[in-house]
Amino acid sequence: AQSVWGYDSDNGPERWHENYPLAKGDKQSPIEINSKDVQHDSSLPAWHASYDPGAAKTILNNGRTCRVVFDDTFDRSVLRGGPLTGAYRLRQLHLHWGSSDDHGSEHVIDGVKYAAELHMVHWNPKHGNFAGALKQPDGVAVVGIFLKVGKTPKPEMKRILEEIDNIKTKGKEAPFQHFDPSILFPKSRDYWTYHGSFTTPPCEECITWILLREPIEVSSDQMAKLRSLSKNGENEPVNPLVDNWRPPQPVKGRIVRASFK
Ligand SMILES: COc1ccc([C@H]2OC(=S)NC2=O)c(OC)c1
Ligand SMILES: [Zn+2]
Repeated sequence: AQSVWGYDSDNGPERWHENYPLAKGDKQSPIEINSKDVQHDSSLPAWHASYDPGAAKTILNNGRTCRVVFDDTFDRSVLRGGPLTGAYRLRQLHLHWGSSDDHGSEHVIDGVKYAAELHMVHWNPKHGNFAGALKQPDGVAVVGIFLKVGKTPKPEMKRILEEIDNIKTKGKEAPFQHFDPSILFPKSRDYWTYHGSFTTPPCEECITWILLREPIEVSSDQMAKLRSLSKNGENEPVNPLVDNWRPPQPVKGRIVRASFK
């Protein structure tokens, strides 16, 4: 059977296009952001998240990341403003991380790779459902938050990391309720925005990215906790879940705007 896509040499980002042709598109993510090429847009409004903690449902290890899913059956937890028109519903959040603290993020900022990158995935209900939104250029909005290893770790990450022990292997799921993901936001609302894609197959180019400039801090122990997740299922040989990041893709002339100078 064809090997399912992943992040290893035989099924990794360089080969995704063999089964997922969109992976070679002109609006792929992530990208490297060079401040010198960014256009400051003073007309860019602030973005606003209004999340209902009661919408959080479960946390899951799907063998590729650890993700928290939310009830998105109505406008319960929404993202508005910034480059967006209308309210986008929060569907899930997940992370990408490295095998060591010096890399792991998908977007790279002026050559800097962060230890991890957290994605909050929202979709535009004007397209009926998530599957319909994937086919539209304004279908999905992802808030990206960089995680940096530092001395004053953000206590709000603890809640997610405390659950790791219950979802060590692929397919493990645990209840994850009464959680407002906006506690993960850094102080500053400064952001870059550009049009791109999902960073995993099928790599649909339906995403308006809102990348926060200010990273949140985590401890090296917290990163080690994330790296203790396994790709394998229970009773299978241990295969650490690390380096689940796609490298930067060609910018192809796209404009990256900044909400800040
Ligand atoms: C809710 O559905 C999703 C969520 C995330 C992705 C990937 O794209 C980005 S961004 N991060 C990823 O891991 C996705 O890809 C098809 C589908
Ligand atoms: Zn992601």
